[in-house]
Amino acid sequence: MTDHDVRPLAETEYRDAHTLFMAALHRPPATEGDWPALVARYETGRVWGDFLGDELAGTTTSLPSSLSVPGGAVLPAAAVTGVGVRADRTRRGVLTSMMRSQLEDVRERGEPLAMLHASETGIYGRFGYGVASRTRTVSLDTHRAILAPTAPSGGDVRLLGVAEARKILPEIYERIGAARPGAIARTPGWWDTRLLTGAEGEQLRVAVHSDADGIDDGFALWNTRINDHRFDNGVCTLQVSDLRGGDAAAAVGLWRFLLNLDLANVILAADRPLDEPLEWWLADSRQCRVRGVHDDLWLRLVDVPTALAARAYGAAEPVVVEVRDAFLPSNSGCYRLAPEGARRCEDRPQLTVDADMLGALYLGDVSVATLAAANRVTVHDDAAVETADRLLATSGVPWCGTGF
Ligand SMILES: CC(=O)SCCNC(=O)CCNC(=O)[C@H](O)C(C)(C)COP(=O)(O)OP(=O)(O)OC[C@H]1O[C@@H](n2cnc3c(N)ncnc32)[C@H](O)[C@@H]1OP(=O)(O)O
Repeated sequence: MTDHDVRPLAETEYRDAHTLFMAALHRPPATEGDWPALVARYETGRVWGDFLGDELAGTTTSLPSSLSVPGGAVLPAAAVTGVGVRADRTRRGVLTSMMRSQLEDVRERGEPLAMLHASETGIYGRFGYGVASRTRTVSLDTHRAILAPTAPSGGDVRLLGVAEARKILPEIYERIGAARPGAIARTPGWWDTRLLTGAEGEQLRVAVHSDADGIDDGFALWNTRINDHRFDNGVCTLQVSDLRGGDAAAAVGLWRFLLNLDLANVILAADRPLDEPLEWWLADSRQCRVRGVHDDLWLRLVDVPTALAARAYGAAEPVVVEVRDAFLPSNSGCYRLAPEGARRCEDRPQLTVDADMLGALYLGDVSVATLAAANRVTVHDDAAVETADRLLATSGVPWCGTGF
C-alpha cells in the first residue's frame, strides 16, 4: 500500500487542490474570474494535501475565524472547508490522515475550536465533530402570508447594489449579529466571495433596513427564480439566503419588504434560526411552511480545557464529566463544570461523553437528557443529567447560518 504524505500545499498547488475539491462535489472548477477572490481567503500553511506517491489524492483547508460561545466570549476557531478526496482514491484513509494533521495544526495555532458544514452526516463524527446548531428552511406564499397587526412594523428598507453592500454589510453584521452563540466571524475575504463571485452574484439582490434614527440594523440577500417571464401563470420565487435583523422590528421590516415585492409569489428562505418567531409574526401561522430542519455548524473542541473554560455556565451544583477523545487523546479525562467555570479534575465522573457529543452540547443546541435518552451520553449518576442541563442551558438557540 502507498504511504500517505500529508503536507501543507505550496501556493502553486492551491488551484489543483480547489479543482479536486470541486470535482469531489461534482462541480466544475472555479472560473478565472472567481479564482482571485477564492484564493485570497487561503492562508499559508492551512491548505493541506495528501499525496499517494506523487499524486494529490485529497485536500482540506482551514480558514482563520472565530466563534461566539455561550456567555459572550469569542474564541479563535478554524473554519474547515474544501474537503475532498479524488473519487478513485476514496476509502483508503486519505481523509483520516488529513484530519489528523489538520487538527494537530489547528491546536498548535492556539485555536481551541474547529468547525465545518458537512456535506454528509456520516463523515465527521469519528473525528470528534458534532452537530452544534441547526437551521430550518421555510417557504411562504406571499399572497397568503399576511403579517399580523401585532407584528412589529419595522422601519425603512432600501435596495443596494452589491458593490455598496460590500462596503456596509460587514459593519452591520459585526454590530448586530456576531455576538449570538454560534455566530462566526465573516472576514473581508468571506464577503468578497459571497457578494462578488459566482454566476449567482450577478443576480444577487440586497436590501438594508434602518431604524427610526436612520441607523442600519439589518439586511437581506436573495436571488430570484422565475419560471415564466410573462408572469401570468408562473412562479416567481425569492430565494433568501441571508436575513439578519438587529431586533425583531428590523427582521420583520425585511420580511414585510420581501412579502410585498411586486410579482413575487413565493419566498423560500434557507438557514433560518430555529427560534425565529415567523409563525407568531404572521396572522395565520400555517402560512410559514417548514420545508426542513438541517444540521448547521459542526463543532470540534480541539483544546477541550480551554474551550470548556471559555463558555459560561448556569446556576447549578457542579457536575463531573468524563470526556473520551480517541482522535486527540490528550483531551481525554475528567472535567468539573460549575457556575464559576470548568477545569480538569480527578473526581469520579457522573457522565461520560465522546468528543463529538461534547461538540453537540457545547453551544446548547441539544440537552444532556436528549443525548442520554439516545445512549449518546453515558450516565453514571441519574441526578447529574438534569444538573448538567441547568449548567449548560443557554437563553436562545445557537445559530450560525453562515456558509464557508
Ligand atoms: C467541510 C467540507 O468541505 S464538507 C465536504 C466533504 N467532501 C465531500 O463530501 C466530497 C465527496 N467525498 C469525498 O471526497 C470523500 O469520500 C470524503 C472526504 C468524504 C471521505 O474521504 P476518504 O478518504 O474516503 O475517507 P477515509 O478513507 O479516511 O474514511 C475514514 C472512515 O470514514 C468513513 N467514511 C468516509 N466517507 C464517508 C461518508 N461519506 N459517509 C460515511 N462514512 C464515510 C470510511 O468508511 C472510513 O470508515 P472506517 O474507518 O470505519 O473504515
